[in-house]
Amino acid sequence: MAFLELRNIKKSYFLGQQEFAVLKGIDLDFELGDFVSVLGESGGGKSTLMNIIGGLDRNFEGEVTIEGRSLDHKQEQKLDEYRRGTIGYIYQSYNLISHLTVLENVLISLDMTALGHKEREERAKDLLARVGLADQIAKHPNQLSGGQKQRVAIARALAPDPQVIIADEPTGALDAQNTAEVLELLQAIAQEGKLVIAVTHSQDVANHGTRIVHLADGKIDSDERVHPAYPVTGEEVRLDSKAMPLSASFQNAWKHFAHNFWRNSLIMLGTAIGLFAVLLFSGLGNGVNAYINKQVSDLANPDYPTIVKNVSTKEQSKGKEATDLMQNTYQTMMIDYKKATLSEASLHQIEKVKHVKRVLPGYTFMNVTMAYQGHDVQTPKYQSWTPATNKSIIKAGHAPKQGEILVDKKSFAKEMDAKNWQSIIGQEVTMSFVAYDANNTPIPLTKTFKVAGVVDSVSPVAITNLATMKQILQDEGANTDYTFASAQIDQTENVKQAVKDINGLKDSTGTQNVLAISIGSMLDTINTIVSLATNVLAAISGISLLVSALMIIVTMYMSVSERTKEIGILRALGESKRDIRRLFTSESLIIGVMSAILALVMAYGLGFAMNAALYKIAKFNMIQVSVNNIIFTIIVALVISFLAALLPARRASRLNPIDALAAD
Ligand SMILES: Nc1ncnc2c1ncn2[C@@H]1O[C@H](COP(=O)(O)OP(=O)(O)OP(=O)(O)O)[C@@H](O)[C@H]1O
Repeated sequence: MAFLELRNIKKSYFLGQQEFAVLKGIDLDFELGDFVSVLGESGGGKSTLMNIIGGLDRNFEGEVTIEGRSLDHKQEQKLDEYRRGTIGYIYQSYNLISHLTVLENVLISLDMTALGHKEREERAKDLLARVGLADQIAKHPNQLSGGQKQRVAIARALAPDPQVIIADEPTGALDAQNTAEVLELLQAIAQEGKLVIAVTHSQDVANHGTRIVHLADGKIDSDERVHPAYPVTGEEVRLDSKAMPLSASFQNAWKHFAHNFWRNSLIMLGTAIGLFAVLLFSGLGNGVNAYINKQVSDLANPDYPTIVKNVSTKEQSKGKEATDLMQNTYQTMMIDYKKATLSEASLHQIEKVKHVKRVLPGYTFMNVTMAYQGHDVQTPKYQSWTPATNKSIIKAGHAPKQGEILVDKKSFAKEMDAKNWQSIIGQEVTMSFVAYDANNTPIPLTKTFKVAGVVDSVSPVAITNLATMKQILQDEGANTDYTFASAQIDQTENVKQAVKDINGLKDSTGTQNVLAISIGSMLDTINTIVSLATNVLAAISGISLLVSALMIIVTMYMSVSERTKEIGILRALGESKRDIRRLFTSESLIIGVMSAILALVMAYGLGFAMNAALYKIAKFNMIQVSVNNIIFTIIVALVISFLAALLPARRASRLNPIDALAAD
C-alpha cells in the first residue's frame, strides 16, 4: 500500500452538452520522501490532476486513497480537514494575500493548527528564516521580488506541517538563480520525508526530483525514477491540525478592516449618522417626557389624586370622565358654593376605599386680590397647603405656618421687585377674597399674612396652611365645608385602581358622588403622546439605517469580488465554507460595532451641546440618552450589519475554490 494512491481517475469538462475528457484513467502511487515531477504538454491536465490530489476538486471519477483510507469527495468537511492537515500548496503566481505582511501570510495557515499564539509566531519566524527571509517579515508581498514571494509561499505551505506539498509550476515565473534556490528548498522538503509533487514544463526542473511522471493524452505514458527516494524515518512528531477558531476569523476580519480603514470609515460614518439620529430622537423623547413629568409632578404628588364634588346630574355624568365633569364643579363653586363642597359623609366614604391611607381636605378660592405696599395684584387661585403639594415648588422660604402665606414668583414677587424677588419674604401682604355662608350669601374677607416663601408653579397661586384658612372662615361665620380633598394612596401602583374606585362612589340617589383625577393618569396620556411622537421620529431616521444596510451589502459584495482570489487561497489552505462566511460577517459586525460607537460619541457630543444650549431656556437636560437606548442602538447596529453581510458572505463561501484561485 502506497502513501497516496490514485485509482482510475477520470475527469471531463463540459461545454454545454459537449464533453472534453481531460484525464482518462490515471493510476499512480506516491510515497513519502519522493520529489515527483509531473511533466506534460500544455493543457494536458496536470493542474487538473493536482487539484484532485489536493482535495480542491470534488467533481471527478475514480478514487484517491491516503494511507489506505479512501478520500470521500462527497464529504466537504473531510476534504477541508485533508487540505489543512495533509496538503501544502505552492503556486506559480505565489498567491500571497496582499493586505497581510509576510509574517501574517505564514501565520494564516497556522491558525488551523493546535499551536498556541507564541509557538505559532515562533514557527512562522523559523520557517521564514529557513527560506532566507528573516529580515523581510514585516514587508507586504508587493514589496518583495518574485523569488522572495515564492519563498514566502513555501514557508506558508510548510507551516502546518503537511505530508504532501503540491507545487504547480513553482519556478515558472523565476529566473535561473531563484529557480535553483527554490528547487533546493523543495529537495530539502522531500529529504525531510515529505512527498513533493511538482508540475513543471522544464526537464531541468524535473531532473532535480527523484521521479518523473509524464502525462500525455489524459494518461500516464511514462513513469521514471531518476534518483532513489529519500529515507523516511517515520519518527517525526507531526503538528495537529484543527478547525479554524472563531477568534482567528475575527482577527483576520479585523486585519482586512484595518487595511481598508478609510473606505470602511465612510460606511461607518453613514451608518453612524442613522444610528445617531435614532439615538438622539430617543434621547429627546426621554428628555421631553422627563421634563413634562417633572413639571406636572411639581404641581402635585402623583400618589395623591385630587377629589372634588360631582355637581353634574346622573344623566350628565353617565359615560363621562372625571376630567370632563370637573369644569362643571369649578363653575358651580362660583355661583352655588355650597353645592360644590365635599360633605363630611363624602370624605368618610372616600376614606373607606381600598388603598386610601388618609384623606386630606382643603380649600380653593378663585379670584383673589393681593395687596402689597399699595400695589394690587389679581391672583386666580388661593388654596390651602396640603401634603399633596410638592415642596419643590417653593423656590425660597418655607411651607406656610399659622398666619403665613406663600406668594407666586412670577405674578407677584417679581412684580414687586424683579431682581431681588426673595426680599418679599417676611413682609406682609393683604388678601381679599369672597367666602360664602351656609345660605350661599357672599362674605367678602380681607386678611393680612406674613410671607413665608415664594412658589413657582405653572399657574399663579397663593397658599396658606389649612388651619389658618379654616380659622378665618370660622371667625367670619362662613361655610367651612371643604372644596377639595387629596387622597393619599398606599402605593404608586395602586393609584389607578383607587381613582377608579373613588369615581365609582355613589350618593343616595345613585349619582356619581365625587370626581377623582390623578396627575399620574394625566401623565400617562402625555407620555403616550410624546413616546408616539419620538418613536415616529426615530422610525423615520431608521430609514437611513436601511440605506446604511444597503451600503454595507454593496461594500461586502465588492469586497467578495476583490477578494475572490484570497477566498480561493484560504479554501486551499483548508478553511471551510463556514470560515469564509465568518470572515465576511465578522468584518461587517466590526463595521456595525464601530458605527454604534461613533454614533454614541456623536449623540453624546451633540446631546451635550444641545443640553447646554437648552438648559438656559428650560433649566432641564432635554436630551437624556438612557442605557436602554444605548443597548438598543448596539443591538440594531449588530443586527443590521449581520443581516447585510449574510448574502455576500454566503456568496463568498459558495465560490468554487478552483475558480476562485483562477481569478485575476
Ligand atoms: N473550468 C474549466 N472548464 C473547461 N475546461 C477547462 C477548465 N479548466 C481547465 N480546462 C481545460 O482542461 C484542460 C486541462 O487544463 P489544465 O489546466 O489541467 O492543463 P495543464 O496541463 O495544467 O496546462 P498548463 O501546463 O498549460 O498549465 C485544458 O484544455 C483546459 O482548457
